[in-house]
Amino acid sequence: MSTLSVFHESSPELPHKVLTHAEDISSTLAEVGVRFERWQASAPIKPGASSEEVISAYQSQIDQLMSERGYVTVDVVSLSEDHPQKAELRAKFLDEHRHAEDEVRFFVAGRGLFTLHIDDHVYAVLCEKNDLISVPAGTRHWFDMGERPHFVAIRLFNNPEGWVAEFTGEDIASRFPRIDD
Ligand SMILES: CSCCC(=O)/C(O)=C/O
Ligand SMILES: [Fe+2]
Ligand code: NI
Repeated sequence: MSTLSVFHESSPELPHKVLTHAEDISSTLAEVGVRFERWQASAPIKPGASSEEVISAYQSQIDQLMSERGYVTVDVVSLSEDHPQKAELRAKFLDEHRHAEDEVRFFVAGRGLFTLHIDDHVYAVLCEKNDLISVPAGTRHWFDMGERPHFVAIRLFNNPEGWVAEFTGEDIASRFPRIDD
């Protein structure tokens, strides 16, 4: 179940709001400029599927997003728990960072935990299959796929180079809950 937990940045042990209805998650995140929508990920894709397979199965949704917002690059992160580099891949996203462009992710299988640091609040968004999230450029955030990753996310970029991150050097991510696996 997709879940949003909202914390004060100084209270990682206790969220002051926990939401599980998609409409509530969307409206709460919209207040801070984050887009969260339920789309239909109806093609049967399994974590570990190739990028080509995923892109071809979801070409119409990708085209829609690209034409709507002018994204120029698409790629796929598709990981299952038997991936030999799962620990390194998990570590890559675990520290607080930001991007110079929106972070647009469409989950077509499995789940992952995005945590957003906006002003003095922290928004932990457990994204699942069917969820589309777009985090505005410049937002501090991190992502946890867990010790046993199991997800497929389509990523869209304005930047022809694809994924580029600037790490903040802060250790806030280590104080907040990771994905429960
Ligand atoms: C869910 S896709 C992999 C994570 C990612 O691209 C990112 O930027 C996390 O912050
Ligand atoms: Fe990111
Ligand atoms: Ni608050």
